[in-house]
Amino acid sequence: MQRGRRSFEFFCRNIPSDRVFKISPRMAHSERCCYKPVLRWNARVEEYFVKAYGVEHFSRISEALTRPSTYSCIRVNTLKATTDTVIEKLTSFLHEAQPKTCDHGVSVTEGDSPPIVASGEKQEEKIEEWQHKSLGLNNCGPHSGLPGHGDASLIYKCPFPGLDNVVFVKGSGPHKIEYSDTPKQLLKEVIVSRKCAEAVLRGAQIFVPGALACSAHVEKGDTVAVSVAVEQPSSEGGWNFGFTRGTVLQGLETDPQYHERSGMYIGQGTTLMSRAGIFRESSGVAVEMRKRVFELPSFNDVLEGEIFLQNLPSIVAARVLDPQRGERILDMCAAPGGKTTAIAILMRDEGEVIAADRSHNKVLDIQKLAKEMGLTCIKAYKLDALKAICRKNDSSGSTLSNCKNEAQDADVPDSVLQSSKDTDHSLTVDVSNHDTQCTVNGESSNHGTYLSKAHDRKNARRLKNGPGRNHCKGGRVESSKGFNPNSFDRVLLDAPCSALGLRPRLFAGQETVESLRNHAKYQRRMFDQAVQLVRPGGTIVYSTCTINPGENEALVRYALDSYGFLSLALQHPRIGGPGLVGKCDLSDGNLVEEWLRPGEEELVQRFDPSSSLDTIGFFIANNQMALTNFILTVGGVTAAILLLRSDVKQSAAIFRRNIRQIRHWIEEESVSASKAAEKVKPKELESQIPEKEIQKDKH
Ligand SMILES: C[S@@+](CC[C@H](N)C(=O)[O-])C[C@H]1O[C@@H](n2cnc3c(N)ncnc32)[C@H](O)[C@@H]1O
Repeated sequence: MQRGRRSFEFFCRNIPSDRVFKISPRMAHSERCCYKPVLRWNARVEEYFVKAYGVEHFSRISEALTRPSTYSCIRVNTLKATTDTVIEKLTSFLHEAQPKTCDHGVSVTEGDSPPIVASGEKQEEKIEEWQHKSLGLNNCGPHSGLPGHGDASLIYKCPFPGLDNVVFVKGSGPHKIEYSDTPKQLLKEVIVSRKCAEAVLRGAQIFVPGALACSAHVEKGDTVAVSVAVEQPSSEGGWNFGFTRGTVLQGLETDPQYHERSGMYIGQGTTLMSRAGIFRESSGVAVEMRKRVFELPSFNDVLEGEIFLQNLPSIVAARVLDPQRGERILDMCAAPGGKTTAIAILMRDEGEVIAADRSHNKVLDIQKLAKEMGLTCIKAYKLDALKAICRKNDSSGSTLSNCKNEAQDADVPDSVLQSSKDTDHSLTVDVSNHDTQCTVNGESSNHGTYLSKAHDRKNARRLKNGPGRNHCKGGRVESSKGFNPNSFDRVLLDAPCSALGLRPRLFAGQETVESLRNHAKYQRRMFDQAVQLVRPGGTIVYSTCTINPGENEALVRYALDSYGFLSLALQHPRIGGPGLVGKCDLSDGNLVEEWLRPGEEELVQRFDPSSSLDTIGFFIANNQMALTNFILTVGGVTAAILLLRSDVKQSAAIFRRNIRQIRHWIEEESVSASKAAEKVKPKELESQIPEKEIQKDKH
């Protein structure tokens, strides 16, 4: 009792007084409503975000993150279907499949058109006004009655210009869920883990490993109230659930977890196993959900190949890349292939989309999705994006033909120098053949790469021991040893990130200031590779699904400051908000970070989960580099896009000068590759480049 009470007080501490859930005896057992989880953050991360967004705004973001979007976004494969036919088919599917259990009362409408906003007008305000009027987004206050009763799920053609292949399916919630008049001592309950609950809120069922605690005497077929256990601060300073798996819930105020469950109910379900089964079995569905606090129609296995469920900002990011038929595009971190397939469809399946991911099984997922969607222009490879540029190992002696040794002045980025040290590779790259790429165990293995000794040893091990655990999914995946610099028309870097924009999220305490900084470092190294891979005049889009400015605006700052030939440019479509201007330093002085400068904020788009667009957090930036358009997309549901422009000739000169200088330090002064890379300051070098070198370049 004592413990439970303390936890409840802790839980209430951060809730505004008007939102504190007062437990009345009736409410406590017959109505599990008021879904009001409070997102917990690491204290320093919270301080950092409060500095970035302000207290009020961050609190709104934090709250929005705990809820799923109130609508689903479906991208139509326009090579197989039209948006109108998909709307028709989905509508009849919903009518046929869910008339009684869910009673979504689907109606089909194209909705009012969104405001066409002339440049200079207050786009955000107009769109917001329209959304409230037309889509009803964010009008998700508590509804009375059971979910699905009287609520209309509307299917809309997305009305934003440039997104006519997108369909919105509106859901509803949070709903109040009633539990009849079951006396509280008879009410049966299941508590699930936080991760399981996040999946349930997105439409999943409860699988055995997700169930943590359960009332006594639960039998198969029982109706149970489902709540979620979220990590709590532990006395040792970490986080834990505060109880062990298999705990018996008593459903009474004397139950230690009883008060913590208020505001944490996510729905009601039917058990498919007894209590004993739930904690004995290792797999299977433990509880089938019947009612959820948020209802979104599920389209699992519906119109396979014709539609793809995707976040709106992700769809926007692929559009901003603006891929054209016949082009050669690289998607550097591609799995599961959502943006890859969007790109291929925009190209009408004409050209080449190289989809790379470092995970073997995820590459299989990309292949599967491409096949399902009938896309033949996608080639998927296993590749570490940090080593995406084809290099040559002088020492191995097993060099393949196409990676020539002649590119003395090639545009090798610092990160390649860094990784060349790590992998003991030389700096030589091939800039001569844009069509080649270097693969290892696939059919292109004779296409110009070198094989290191480490690789030889790995292959020998494979021959002896078989494919290893990475191949557990079966299927064949080609590994790539990287691509030649300047060999892509456009590059998408949808970088791995802290994912702090993804919704619903019920806990964020695992991210520390240090872990956020590490994500940013990782992304910068990938970005360095992307800059090298895109051809002069090409385009790069960088994107993440996080609200962390360190992975968004600070990366843009890094890009602009490190590569003087990059500049920001406008994005189409642009439905997100502006980026963050300014800088941040934490109270202990350990984190000093610069974001955008005035004038740059409107050239990125940031999707804010608390805005009326009701998306995940996402950020997109669109950059152009000396003859290269570089589009940077950051943030899952908050998106920002950068477009950087620069003088091509000058950038080439800067690169050459950098490389010569680095070579000199390494070869003549025996400075390590990483130290040499650190010494390079592109901006300084830029001002030192004699005009005659720039002129020379022009010829
Ligand atoms: C944000 S997800 C990409 C989502 C994808 N673009 C889409 O729209 O479906 C990031 C991906 O990066 C991959 N990844 C992480 N580190 C990587 C690396 N060093 N090289 C290549 N891929 C990496 C992960 O496996 C993950 O699939």
